[in-house]
Amino acid sequence: MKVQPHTLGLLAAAVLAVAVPAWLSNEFYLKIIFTAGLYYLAACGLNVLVGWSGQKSLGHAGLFAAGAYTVALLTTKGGWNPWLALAASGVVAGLFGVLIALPSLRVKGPSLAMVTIGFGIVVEKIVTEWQDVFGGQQGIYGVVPPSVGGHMLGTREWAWLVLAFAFAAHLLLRTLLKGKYGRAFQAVQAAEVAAESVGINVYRMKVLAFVISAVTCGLAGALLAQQNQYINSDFITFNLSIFLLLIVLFGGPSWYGPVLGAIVLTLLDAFLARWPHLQHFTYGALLLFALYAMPQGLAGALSKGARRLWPRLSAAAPLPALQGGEWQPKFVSVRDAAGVMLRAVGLYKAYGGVVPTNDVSFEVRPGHVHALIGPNGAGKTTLLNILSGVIPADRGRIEFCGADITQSRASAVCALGIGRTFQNLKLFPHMSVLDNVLAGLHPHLRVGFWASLLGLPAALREEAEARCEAVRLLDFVGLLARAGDEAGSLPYGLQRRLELARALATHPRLLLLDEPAAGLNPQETQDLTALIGRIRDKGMTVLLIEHHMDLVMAVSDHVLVLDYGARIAEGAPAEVQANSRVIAAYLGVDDEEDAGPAAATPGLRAQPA
Ligand SMILES: Nc1ncnc2c1ncn2[C@@H]1O[C@H](COP(=O)(O)OP(=O)(O)OP(=O)(O)O)[C@@H](O)[C@H]1O
Repeated sequence: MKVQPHTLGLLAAAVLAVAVPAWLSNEFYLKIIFTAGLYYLAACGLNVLVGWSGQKSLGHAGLFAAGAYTVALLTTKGGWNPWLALAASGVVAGLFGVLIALPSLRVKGPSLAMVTIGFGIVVEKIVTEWQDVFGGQQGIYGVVPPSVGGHMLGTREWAWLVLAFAFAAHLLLRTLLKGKYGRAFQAVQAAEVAAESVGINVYRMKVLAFVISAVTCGLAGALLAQQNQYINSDFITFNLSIFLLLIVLFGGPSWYGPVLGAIVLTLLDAFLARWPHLQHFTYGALLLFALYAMPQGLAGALSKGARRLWPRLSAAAPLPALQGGEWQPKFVSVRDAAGVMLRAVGLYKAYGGVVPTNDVSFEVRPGHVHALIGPNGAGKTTLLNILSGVIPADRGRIEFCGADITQSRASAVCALGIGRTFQNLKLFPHMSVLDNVLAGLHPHLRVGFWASLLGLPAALREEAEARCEAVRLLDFVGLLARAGDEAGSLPYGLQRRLELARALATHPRLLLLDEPAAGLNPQETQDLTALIGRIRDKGMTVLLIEHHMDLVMAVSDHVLVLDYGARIAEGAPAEVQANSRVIAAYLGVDDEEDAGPAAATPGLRAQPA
């Protein structure tokens, strides 16, 4: 059996974690190991928030405080068992994580960072000023530390305990992030709209990332309070929030980044303790250096160097064997089956004086390919965005397979069976081609958080099945050979195919394609036309926006024409092509009478530029 480098690294680290504290007798060095372990514990969760889901927080000292004061109050005033109090501190910090996550629904980037600063300051003020409960500057003495069989832990045992927590957190988070949750966090970071459109509930993922970071931070705070048997407001400073963020940014948003960050910065912190006035300057300089010179942090820079030296390290994980024949859509519609798949009634959307969707009604029939055409700015993309839940309509109603989806958010619409692509590509560019397709399968992976965290057999089995399906889908669209490549590194035409594959992975009953041929050369357009034809032949229902009339005429059964947000024609392709209102709209003339024959209309006859 081939042992993975990560497993070897973990074994080596575990041996060192046991042996080094056993060998050391110097209390100061043991304390440094304890502190590095503690900072890693706090930072590994923060890495999920910052490195994986792309959100910044400058208020995690507040969550550290939540854990520390919970354990302090429960053991001193509540008389709780210290182990139970330690567990409770993680839960309480997690609840505070939900609180700090609430603003992420409305704000992101620097604004979110400002809100988290506010949270940190409020917590700092509460524990400083509310003396009756938190003891203010004097703090809380007599915090009860955990003991094993009545034996109080010494400095060496504390180092082991914290390293055990750090190891457990590392293993659990690695297991969690290797599967659907890791992909969902990365997708949220890369493109929120695209993440929603593949069925990922962006807000839920953001809250989860905050909660994970809060739990590890809270546990770190609780362990510190228990080891010191004391906590006061001096521990809970803005500097601590900066320091924790620095560990992640300096170390780098990867598996090993926070490990390196915690070790290097703890050593530096201990070294600079003699010159406290230099500490802030050094951290500021390091942060700037990390952001400018090492965008992927120390771990990123080292791994880049290692990959140059040993190219075999860059080899992608092996793919599962292609099996089970050609990919088939999960939901196929019998052509001309009775009923309507989607019914839009009186849809209306206005942006100030611009009305891109003006009382539009139409139906999509199962098993058919519908094309949505119209001049630039006619409102096609807006209509597609309304149908897919990306933007809400001001008025009107949408029914899909009998359900009212008018007010549904994009992730719910996707889960019900509407998959889509975007006019301006919205891939997850730093994820692999395979992971982009796996992200599309997200709404159909049923295994929950705990099974994924613990790596239970059900989660592993589901992940293996998903990988097999993704491989078949990549083979279907002709991208299997590029499965391990970064999506953003593919040529443009292949990126379009990948986005189509990702949309197919969501198991759509209805596939919405927004200008799939935009930017493609004639050969690529021809290949794409053939691919859409194959998808149609498999019984999939498609609604397609396209300017390339050759493609529209080749694949569609019905054509709906919009102009100035309103429906101006609908029918079979040939009928629409000859419709004088349509010709007039494409020529940009107001009067139908002025319009010439269809043959004179470039947009209707052939591809526009
Ligand atoms: N968020 C918005 N705010 C203001 N105006 C908008 C917004 N989104 C779209 N519009 C306007 O609505 C109109 C229709 O835009 P839309 O992108 O839906 O047209 P389209 O038919 O898809 O155009 P194209 O073929 O060029 O992609 C345009 O005038 C556009 O500027």
